[in-house]
Amino acid sequence: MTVLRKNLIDGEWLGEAGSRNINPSNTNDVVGEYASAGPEEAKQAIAAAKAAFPAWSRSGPLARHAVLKKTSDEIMARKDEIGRSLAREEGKTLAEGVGETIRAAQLFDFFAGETLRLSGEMVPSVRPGVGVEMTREGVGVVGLITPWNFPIAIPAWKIAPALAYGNTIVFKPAELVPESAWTIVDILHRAGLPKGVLNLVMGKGSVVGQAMLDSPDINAISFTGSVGTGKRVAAASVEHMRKFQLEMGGKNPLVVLDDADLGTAVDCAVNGAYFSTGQRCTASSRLIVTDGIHDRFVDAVKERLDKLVIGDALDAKTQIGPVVDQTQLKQDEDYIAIGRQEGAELAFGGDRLERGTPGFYLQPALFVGSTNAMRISREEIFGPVANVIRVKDYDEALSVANDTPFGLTSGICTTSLKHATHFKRNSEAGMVMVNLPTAGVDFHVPFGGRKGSSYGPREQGRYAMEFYTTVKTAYTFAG
Ligand SMILES: NC(=O)C1=CN([C@@H]2O[C@H](COP(=O)(O)OP(=O)(O)OC[C@H]3O[C@@H](n4cnc5c(N)ncnc54)[C@H](OP(=O)(O)O)[C@@H]3O)[C@@H](O)[C@H]2O)C=CC1
Ligand SMILES: O=C(O)CCC(=O)C(=O)O
Repeated sequence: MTVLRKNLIDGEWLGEAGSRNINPSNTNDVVGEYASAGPEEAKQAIAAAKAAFPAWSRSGPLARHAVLKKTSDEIMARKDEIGRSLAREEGKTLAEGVGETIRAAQLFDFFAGETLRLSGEMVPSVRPGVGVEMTREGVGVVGLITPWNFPIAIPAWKIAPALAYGNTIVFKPAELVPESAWTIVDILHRAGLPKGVLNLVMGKGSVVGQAMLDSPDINAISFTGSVGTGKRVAAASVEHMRKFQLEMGGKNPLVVLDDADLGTAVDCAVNGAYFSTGQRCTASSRLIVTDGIHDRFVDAVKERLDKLVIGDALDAKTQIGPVVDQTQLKQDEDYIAIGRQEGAELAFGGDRLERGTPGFYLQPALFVGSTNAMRISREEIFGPVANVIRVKDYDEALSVANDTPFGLTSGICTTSLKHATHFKRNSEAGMVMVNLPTAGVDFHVPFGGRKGSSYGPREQGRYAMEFYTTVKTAYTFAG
């Protein structure tokens, strides 16, 4: 029997059954039933967050620290159970689900610490006898709109700093993955958050998300998802003169040079392009490889792909789980067809796979003979699909790597200090990796990109303060 998970509005669990959550590894498995908020519930949640802001923004660091630390501790204590449920609803593997859950616990722990490190500055004014204080305050009601591909880590890296810096929240998770979102809110609620400080509105983006965008009472919106929706968030936010932060797509390059260690390069490519079923905005979807290592690299990647275990996310042996749903699967297959039509050669995979259960299984696909002008090189596919672009040398590799509308992550595999150093300086990406996969980042340092990938201040680490606070400059004449 499935339990109905409700929305949390002004400290009360409310709502009737509206949507069902389906396991992408086995579409006969219903993970749960969830309330679906509409515009009215969104309005109530925003009003509750607005009413709760004055008291929460003045609560001391200890009150905030207590809630965040308790939340971190409970998530960590329940990591296997929550990680399994995450794998069941999103389709990433058990190891990835548990790893992401641990990351969420670490994020809450980090921002619990931040509550005790809040600081300001005091300087003498240019006018004698006057003092100037610079402090940071919470922005107000923040709207958090999250995607399906990191069902617990992305909510955690938005909710934890929002609370730590004294904001109140209206949180809208992706409809595909409500269980992880509900779990994190339930833990925070029981950890002692005052009513109205955190409100959960599960429901359709086009309905409840749009109601958030249209509200004059949301002071800031942090969004992660597609470029199209990101642009809507931006336009609506400008209309309401509110702060906004966007984390969108990527078309991340992994450069492999002739002098790379082949094993390292293959590890980076396979992990970066295909783990989490390629459903990461940080995925290495363009593999830019110099002439001298190209054939050995392609053969070794194909060999590794052939050995990968693709199957039910809840089977501990699985290394690549299913695609998240039918819509994403169709997008992946459409791009595989587009790549072939464009003249790239499908060197491995790309077929639907049958497993013991009805699920969205797709064999990882590797294209060779592609150019950077092809659509498969320019548009985010968001699945287990990557293409190799052959180049003659480092200079051409760098130029191809930077020739993209996106700029989230980039990577280089090389044993040359000169090339690694030059690439770190000249790559037009927000995050650059040397001899590491482009995906899989630390929780305590800034996350974000350039160009069409991101907009606004960075997320995570101490840099998160920039978005979730506003600066006040106060002058005092003491006589
Ligand atoms: N950068 C990243 O990390 C991600 C990138 N993507 C990219 O986006 C593509 C499509 O994925 P998709 O899930 O449709 O992405 P969306 O941008 O539609 O979804 C992201 C979030 O925005 C919400 N949303 C949708 N429409 C609106 C709206 N009008 N107003 C406010 N909020 C809204 C969604 O709600 P709901 O889903 O509940 O309707 C979800 O919570 C993927 O194939 C991939 O290329 C997707 C996810 C993450
Ligand atoms: O690669 C990571 O660790 C994070 C990726 C991410 O945030 C995303 O895909 O949305």
